[in-house]
Formats: sequence, C-alpha cells, structure tokens
Amino acid sequence: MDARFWHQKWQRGDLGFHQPQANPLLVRHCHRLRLAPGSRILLPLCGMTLDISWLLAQGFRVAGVELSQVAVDELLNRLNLEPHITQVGSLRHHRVQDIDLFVGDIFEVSADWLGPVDAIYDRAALVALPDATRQRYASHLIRLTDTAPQLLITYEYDQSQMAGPPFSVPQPAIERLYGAAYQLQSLERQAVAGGFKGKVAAIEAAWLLQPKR
Ligand SMILES: C[S@@+](CC[C@H](N)C(=O)[O-])C[C@H]1O[C@@H](n2cnc3c(N)ncnc32)[C@H](O)[C@@H]1O
Repeated sequence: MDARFWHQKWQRGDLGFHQPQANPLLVRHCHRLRLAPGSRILLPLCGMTLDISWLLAQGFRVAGVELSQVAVDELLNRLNLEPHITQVGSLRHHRVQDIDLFVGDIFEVSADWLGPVDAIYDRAALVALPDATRQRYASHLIRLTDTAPQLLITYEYDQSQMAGPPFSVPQPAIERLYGAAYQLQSLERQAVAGGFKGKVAAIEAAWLLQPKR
C-alpha cells in the first residue's frame, strides 16, 4: 500500500471506506475519552471523513493528517471554509478555525508541527496499513501524542477470505502494537452489515486505549 495506491483511489473516486454520516461507534463512545470542551483530537489518515464535522459540532478541535490533497480540498469545501496554507517540511498545513489539516505522509509529521493533542480517534487508519507498517505507525502515534488516549475502531474477519485494505486487526494484534503503552478496553463489537464485498463476514470493533502511565 504505497502512496500511489491511495492517490489512485482518490483520483478514481474509489472511496468505499468513506461513510455518509459520522461513524455510529464514535457517536456512541466518544464520551468515554472523557475530554473537556475544546480538547484537540488527532485523526490520523483522516480522508474526508464526516467524523470531523461531528467532532467540531461537539465543541472539539481537530487535527487531521491525510496523504491526498483531493480529500482535504473536498473536506474543506464541504465545511465551506477557506484555510490559511503553509508548507511545513514536506507537508501542507491547512489551518482554519478549530481545524489543522496536514496533507502528506503521517510518518513525516513531527510533534512540534502537530502541537499538543488530547486524544486520538483512529477509524480506518490502523486497519488501512499493512502488517509490516503497523508497528511503526503505532510507535509514531505514541511519540507524536505523548501516549494520548485513543478511541480505536478496527475490523476483524478471516484474512484468508479477502486481501486488505481494510485489514483484519484482532485483539492480539492490537495488544502487540499498543499493549506496552496502553490498557485496552473493548467497548463494542458489531457485525458489518452485509460483510465485506457482500460475502466476507466481518466485525467492527471499538476499543478504548488508556495510557498505562
Ligand atoms: C481507509 S481510508 C480512511 C479515511 C478516514 N479515516 C475515514 O474513516 O473515512 C485511509 C486513508 O489514509 C490515507 N493514507 C494512507 N496512507 C497514508 C499515510 N502514510 N499518511 C497519511 N495518509 C495516508 C489514504 O489516502 C486514505 O484517505
């Protein structure tokens, strides 16, 4: 899954992962992060998710990181916002009101550029990355955010039935990635309606990750 894979998806409009409303697991479980009004939430690999609009409407600030300029332009367009744009290293930083959107590779983002965040909301980000990249991603997020609490949404299914993304990331894999830094709590598990590709039964799972320190 290199950058070209995702850029092609955005160019073709092949966006099966994009949801037409805020993710119901976010809506049901966001309060579990116990965030004060005005808290800043990081959405890694944010695409043009409507979860951002929902989080803003709850009074939170958001920071998103996304490879595709197409996605970020679409997102800002929909919000009817004109950002101030600056270049930070290889990333384009779009800043407007309570929103910071970085266009570029998440691995190029530094804690200094990102600024402090109070929580991470990961939906379709960890599961978008191949196994070989996930440990680097998890360690990077921990460093970037000083182990901020996370609401993590993953999928579980028989990986032999379908090539990802999204990939199956069951509990033992999450424990391996995050278990040293976080206490894991299962919040909810629900069947993916119709399965993936209309045939592969899958579970969507919500997890709360609380720092051990
Ligand atoms: C499966 S989509 C999920 C998007 C969003 N989280 C959502 O729920 O709709 C994964 C997104 O990650 C972006 N992406 C993939 N690799 C990335 C990277 N290394 N850095 C930043 N964004 C990346 C892709 O362009 C794509 O928009």
